[in-house]
Amino acid sequence: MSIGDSPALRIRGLHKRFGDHVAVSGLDLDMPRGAVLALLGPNGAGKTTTAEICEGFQRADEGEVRVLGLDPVADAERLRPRVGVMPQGGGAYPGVHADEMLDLVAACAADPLDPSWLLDVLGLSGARRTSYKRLSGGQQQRLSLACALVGRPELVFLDEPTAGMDPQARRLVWELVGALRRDGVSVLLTTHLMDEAEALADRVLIIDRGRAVADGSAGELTEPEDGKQELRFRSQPALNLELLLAALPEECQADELRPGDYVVRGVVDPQVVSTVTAWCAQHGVLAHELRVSRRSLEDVFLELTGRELRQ
Ligand SMILES: Nc1ncnc2c1ncn2[C@@H]1O[C@H](COP(=O)(O)OP(=O)(O)OP(=O)(O)O)[C@@H](O)[C@H]1O
Repeated sequence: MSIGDSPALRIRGLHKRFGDHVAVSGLDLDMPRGAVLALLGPNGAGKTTTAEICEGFQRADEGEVRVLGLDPVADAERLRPRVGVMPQGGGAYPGVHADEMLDLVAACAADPLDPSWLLDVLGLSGARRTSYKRLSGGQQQRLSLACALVGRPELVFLDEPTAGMDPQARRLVWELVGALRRDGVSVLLTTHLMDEAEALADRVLIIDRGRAVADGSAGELTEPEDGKQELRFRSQPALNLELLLAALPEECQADELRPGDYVVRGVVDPQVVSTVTAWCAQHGVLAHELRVSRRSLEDVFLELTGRELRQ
């Protein structure tokens, strides 16, 4: 395979330790050209470490990493003009003005986008003469995204790109990622937002404790197992679910996920729906937002990575 045909990313058996702490443990990852891949995982799962190894900012202890067919450390010079990076939390010299920073990055690219057009697209025209430290958190994020995109990269790393952004800015970033995909740019996105992964990514890789625990499209990952679906509804908190369970087929489960938020899991056929609504009527319970659906990506994520808080 020539370098031109090579995938955006190919990782085999990646290991990375910090002292005694294992951050990445035997990770494999394949990302074709033009794909948007979301890396999901709890805090400390190894997402940023993996991305930084691909970006050439950290060295792997073991394993093979190929970025656009090249080695991110040995071929760093060749990769730099082809790859855009939006790091977690951004970062810049505090006194630099927004336009100076973007101009500086643009000057390093062979065929940059017009920086003032990009500032405009990202809603930063009014802040072009504002120093980095005086930009709001969301504006700093947008400037960081502009810096990642100004060189017309073939592959972009976006580490929690919408963290701390207001809904308008988040929507703008989503639209931009959609535009990148339409232009055939490959995007590796790390995020904690399930709706972001579902909306943007062709593929989702869930990692936990440095290992891949699931890989597929959001649709594949949330596919009901053995025809099992969920019936969800909202009502007053603390319904007596023992009574509801007694009316349902034995293999069904019923849980209160959050106060007043109920789920019945199992083979949810028309009979089960009718039993639940009849039970509600009998007990004077008004069920709101009753719907039969597949598991959400968040459910799959919590099933795979557990519900306990990570240290
Ligand atoms: N430079 C470092 N020195 C020591 N430990 C580190 C370093 N960088 C990361 N780690 C540790 O490696 C593990 C993986 O960190 P990483 O930042 O890759 O996780 P993450 O999945 O990106 O987490 P988050 O969602 O919180 O950003 C964590 O336990 C972290 O504390």
